[in-house]
Amino acid sequence: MQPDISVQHLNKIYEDGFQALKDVSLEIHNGEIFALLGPNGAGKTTLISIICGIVNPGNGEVKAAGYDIVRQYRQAREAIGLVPQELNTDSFETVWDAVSFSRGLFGKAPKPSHIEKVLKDLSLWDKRDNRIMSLSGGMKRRVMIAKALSHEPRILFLDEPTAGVDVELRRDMWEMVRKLRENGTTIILTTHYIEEAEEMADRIGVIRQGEIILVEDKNSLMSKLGRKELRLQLMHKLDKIPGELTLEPVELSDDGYELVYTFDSQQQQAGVAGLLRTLGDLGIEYRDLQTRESSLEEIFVGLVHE
Ligand SMILES: Nc1ncnc2c1ncn2[C@@H]1O[C@H](COP(=O)(O)OP(=O)(O)OP(=O)(O)O)[C@@H](O)[C@H]1O
Repeated sequence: MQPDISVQHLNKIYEDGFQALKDVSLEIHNGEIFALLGPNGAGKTTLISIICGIVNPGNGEVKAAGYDIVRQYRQAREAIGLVPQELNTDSFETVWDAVSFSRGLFGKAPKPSHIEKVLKDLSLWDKRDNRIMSLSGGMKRRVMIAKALSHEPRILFLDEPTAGVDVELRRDMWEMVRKLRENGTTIILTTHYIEEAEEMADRIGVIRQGEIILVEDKNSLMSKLGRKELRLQLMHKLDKIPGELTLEPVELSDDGYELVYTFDSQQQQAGVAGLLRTLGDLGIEYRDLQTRESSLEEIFVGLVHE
C-alpha cells in the first residue's frame, strides 16, 4: 500500500539563505499516529507547512495520499486537514457556521451529516450554536480540529496540539486523537513533549537542525527507555570479569574497581538477584551499589545535543 505521506530527499532553504531542512526522507502510513519530536527551531513547522502547501518546497519530492504536492496541489491539499500552532479564534461566528464554512473552502458540497458527526466526536455538539469567541480555550482548540476535519481529510496534522494546555485537557486531546485514528485518520503531530510522544505515537521521528536523525517504532524506543544500569563499587580490585559472569551484560571499569551491569527493567528481579548471588558465591565483595534508568528524555536530549 502506498504511504499516506511520502517525503523524499527534501531540502528547504529560506530566502535569507537559511537551510531549514536537509535531505529529509520520511514515509507515514495510513492509520498511524506519527509524532515528530524536536527542539525549537528544528524544522517541524517548516516540514509540515511544506507538506500542506503553505511553504514552497525546495528540491525533493513530497506526496500526500499519492498526489504530488506541487503538480497535484488541489488533490493533495484536499486529503489533508491542518490544525496550526497559532489558533485564530476571535470569531463572532457560531461553531456550526465556522466548521461548515471551512468545508466550503475546499469546494466540497455541504454535508450536514458529516459536520454533525465531527461535532459530536469532538464533544462540541452542545456548543454548535455558540459563538467561537465565547468558548473556553479547550473548546476553541476542538473547534480548530473540527474545522480541519470538515472536508473529510484522510490525513490530519496537529502542530503542537497541546502547547500551553493544562494536564486534564491534554488527556482529553489524546483521547480524541485516538478516536480519530480509530476512524481511519492518519495523524501526524509535532510536539516538544516527550510524554506526549510516548503516550500517543505508534512511531516517533526525531528532527534536529533540519535533519531527521531517527525514526523508530515507539515500542522499540520504549524498550530503550526500559534500560537500567547497576553499578557496583568493589572492595577489591578485579583484573578481569570472572568466567561465571561472562554470559551476563557486565563490564569492568578500567581501574578494576567497578562492575556495571546493564539490564532490561522488565527482567529486573531475576537479573539483579542472580548477579548478586553469583558475586556472593564468588566471594566478590562490594562497598556500594547504585541503579539508574535511562529515559526517553535522556535518549532524546542525547540525540539532539550531540
Ligand atoms: N520564513 C523564514 N525565513 C527564514 N528562516 C525561517 C523562516 N521560517 C522559519 N525559519 C527558520 O527555520 C528554522 C526552523 O523553523 P521551524 O518553525 O520549522 O521550527 P520548529 O521545529 O517548528 O520550531 P518550534 O518548535 O519553535 O515551532 C528556524 O531556525 C527558523 O528560524
